[in-house]
Amino acid sequence: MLAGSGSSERLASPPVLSPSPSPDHYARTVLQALAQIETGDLHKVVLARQLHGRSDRPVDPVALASRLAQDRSVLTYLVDLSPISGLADNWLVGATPELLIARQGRHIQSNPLAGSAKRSADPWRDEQAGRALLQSEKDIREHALVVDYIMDILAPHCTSLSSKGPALQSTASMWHLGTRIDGELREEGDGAPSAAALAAMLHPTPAVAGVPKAAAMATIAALEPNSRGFYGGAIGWDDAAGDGHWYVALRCAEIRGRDIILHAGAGIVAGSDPDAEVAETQAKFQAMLRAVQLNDMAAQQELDR
Ligand SMILES: C=C(O[C@@H]1C=C(C(=O)O)C=C[C@H]1O)C(=O)O
Repeated sequence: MLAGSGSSERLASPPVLSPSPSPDHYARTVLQALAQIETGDLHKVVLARQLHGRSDRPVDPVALASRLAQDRSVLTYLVDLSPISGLADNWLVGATPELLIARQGRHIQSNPLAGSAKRSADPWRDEQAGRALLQSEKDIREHALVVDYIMDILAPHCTSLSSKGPALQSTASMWHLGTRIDGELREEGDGAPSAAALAAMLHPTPAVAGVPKAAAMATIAALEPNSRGFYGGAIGWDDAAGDGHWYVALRCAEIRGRDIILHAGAGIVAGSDPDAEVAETQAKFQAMLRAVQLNDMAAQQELDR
């Protein structure tokens, strides 16, 4: 049975939850990125921010993962980071909607997402939000940069490669534009790149970095005040034959005992609006906030800016 709304992960009262950078600071970095995009050196960059929370007792990673896994449209992951960091009670937990690459024999598949809208509990508003996203020129352009990047990298390894999209895809809390990419690898068996090798070729895609990649990475290093840790990385598995599934490590949090760090980012392209990007990151936090039962506090803090 899945964990209910038990109190073991509830944060201390009064809540301690601080955004880093603040929404205002983040909006200013979006403006800086837009200024760089205007020069023509950069077409897209994904800027991320964090929420730092502290509980009055250790956060239970298994209960948190169980709650996240109630959304069947995402892949929930839980990794014990203690052997890597040497810290006790150090976990990565997340629920990603984005397939980076899957390989089964010669067949490969990818499902990039980019372009986002918050879902609504009101069915009419929810449908309107999805429809508006599907028609948004800015989001379609932002999305195409990711698809083109992935197709360009995979094409030399394939005899056939096709894409279908963008179409609406959803999680419990977000709408996204998604494209389904299917291909047949040129080589078979030992000569073919494994799923992990394909993931390494693709990572980081413009869903988490940008275009051109080097300029985007430099902008991220200059404008993001925090290390991303495992956020934006790749998470998955390969079998002995090199078949496997790799996902983009999104919608995640790092637990360090009583402390939890939530991550979310948004793609910035010409035409992006700083306040809308703040709202988008806030919407992307919601699934994790709900799972740690932090949403009301976070919403209040973000609205108080
Ligand atoms: C960067 C994130 O998500 C990625 C960015 C998106 C966007 O900018 O619209 C949409 C889905 C993901 O590819 C995140 O969840 O932190």
